[in-house]
Amino acid sequence: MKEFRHFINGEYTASVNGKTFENRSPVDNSLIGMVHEAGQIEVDAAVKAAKQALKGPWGRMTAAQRTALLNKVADRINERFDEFLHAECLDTGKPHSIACHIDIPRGAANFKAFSETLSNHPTEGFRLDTPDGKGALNVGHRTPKGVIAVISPWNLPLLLMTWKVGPALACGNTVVVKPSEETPATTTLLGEVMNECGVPAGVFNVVHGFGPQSAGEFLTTHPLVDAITFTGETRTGEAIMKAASVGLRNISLECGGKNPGIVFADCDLEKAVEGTMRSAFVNCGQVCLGTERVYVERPIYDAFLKRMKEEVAKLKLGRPEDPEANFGPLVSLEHRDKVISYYQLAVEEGATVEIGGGIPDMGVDLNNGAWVEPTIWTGLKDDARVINEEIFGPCCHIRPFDTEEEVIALANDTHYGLAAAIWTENSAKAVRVAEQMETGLVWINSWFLRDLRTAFGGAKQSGIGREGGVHGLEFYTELKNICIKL
Ligand SMILES: NC(=O)C1=CN([C@@H]2O[C@H](COP(=O)(O)OP(=O)(O)OC[C@H]3O[C@@H](n4cnc5c(N)ncnc54)[C@H](O)[C@@H]3O)[C@@H](O)[C@H]2O)C=CC1
Ligand SMILES: O=C(O)/C=C/C=C(\O)C(=O)O
Repeated sequence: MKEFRHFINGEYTASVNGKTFENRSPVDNSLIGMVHEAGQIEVDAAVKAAKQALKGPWGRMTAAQRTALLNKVADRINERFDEFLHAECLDTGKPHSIACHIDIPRGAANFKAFSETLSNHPTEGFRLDTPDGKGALNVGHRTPKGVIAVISPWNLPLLLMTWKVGPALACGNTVVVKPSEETPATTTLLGEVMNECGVPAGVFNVVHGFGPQSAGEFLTTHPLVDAITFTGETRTGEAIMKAASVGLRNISLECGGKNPGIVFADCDLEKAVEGTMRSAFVNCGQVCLGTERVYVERPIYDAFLKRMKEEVAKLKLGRPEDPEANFGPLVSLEHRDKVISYYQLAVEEGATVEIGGGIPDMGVDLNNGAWVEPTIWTGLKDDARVINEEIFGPCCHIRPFDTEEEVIALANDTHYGLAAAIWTENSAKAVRVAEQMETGLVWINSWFLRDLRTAFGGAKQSGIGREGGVHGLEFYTELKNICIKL
């Protein structure tokens, strides 16, 4: 039986109280292994190890030495690619064909991108005139913030965890990671890589467990944690914000979305269909940037809907290792209950189910897994809950629109503000509409096309702060002004 232990101060450790919980496969509900659940004792040990490591060899390294070490970590993940791939797909059920293009390469790249960007970033400097005529120089000096708590979700486990750990370490911090209880495997495996690469003990720590009254809460309320970075649900973000208010700790929150896709009649129809298919259905719709509301200009509405239905019908559900499969199960039976409750609600709210809408028959071997059908609805009113609440499943609602003003108002009519996708061959219109989106991110004629040097984050209830490229500096470092009187 596989065991997932904490990784504290460079060593794998069990919980003192012996508490464990099950890790089950979403593919068929079989038992993958047992996960140790951290209590206050393990969280305290991990945070103290991280604090101590700031004063050890890690704290004395130059930026160039840290960069070299993090490059080694990236290379080692790539050398152990198949192990990471297998672990990620076992936990999430996602197809190898997707994880080998998105999750694992990005999981490694996150360790390279930031150390390069951050170490090449100039510091600010101002010359001040003084009455004696000699002047003064002001120089911005950045130091690591300290111990960073990383609370990561289950949808892109390695990618989203290293998206935070990469810049945190590049800036010289130490981390304690609490991966999602659903997906402990790749974060645990990363501990081995850290040791193999010679990352000093205590720099990277992992504690397993749940959120409230478990490892998540113990970590975010720990007084020695200097800052908290989180990706997940908006309500959890609020709880973490409350925890961080004690001691005025910094937070970076990347939360939910109810993202619009806007398809103008002058788009390249096939490009728009292909992009919207990916944005609604890749990773079984479990991407915070995913499109759950699609608005299509009336002249092409019927043609677009027809093409989307044809493409959904072609999606191939199957086990992760099936080379033909491009659609896996949801992450857990619990999450499937949530998604299915929205499938039922859509019907109650008056939707026309254009395709899907239920649980597929996957055969005796897989029917215990968390499978759902990819689903398209039409005909819902704009105030329907299905149109306004994040579902985080493989589904979208498609609605026609008539004018640019109308679609901008519809797209912005949400508490969320993470991402939008716009499809049109008229670039002036595309930019005009993009500038009016109340979101942190807009893609024009693309979706999830990522340049890691750019700002990433959400407006409104989709989050607080921006990470990515040099934007991470604001969160992961403390900026001190040094004034030198000449
Ligand atoms: N990337 C995203 O934007 C994600 C959004 N979600 C959304 O959230 C919904 C619920 O999924 P969950 O896994 O329950 O998300 P969640 O937001 O509850 O969990 C994310 C992480 O936060 C931790 N956590 C939960 N409560 C906490 C607390 N009080 N203090 C500290 N840590 C805490 C969890 O253990 C996990 O590691 C999904 O249905 C989906 O709508 C879920 C995962 C990722
Ligand atoms: O590319 C990224 O860094 C992130 C992508 C996806 C999410 O943040 C998410 O689904 O939460």
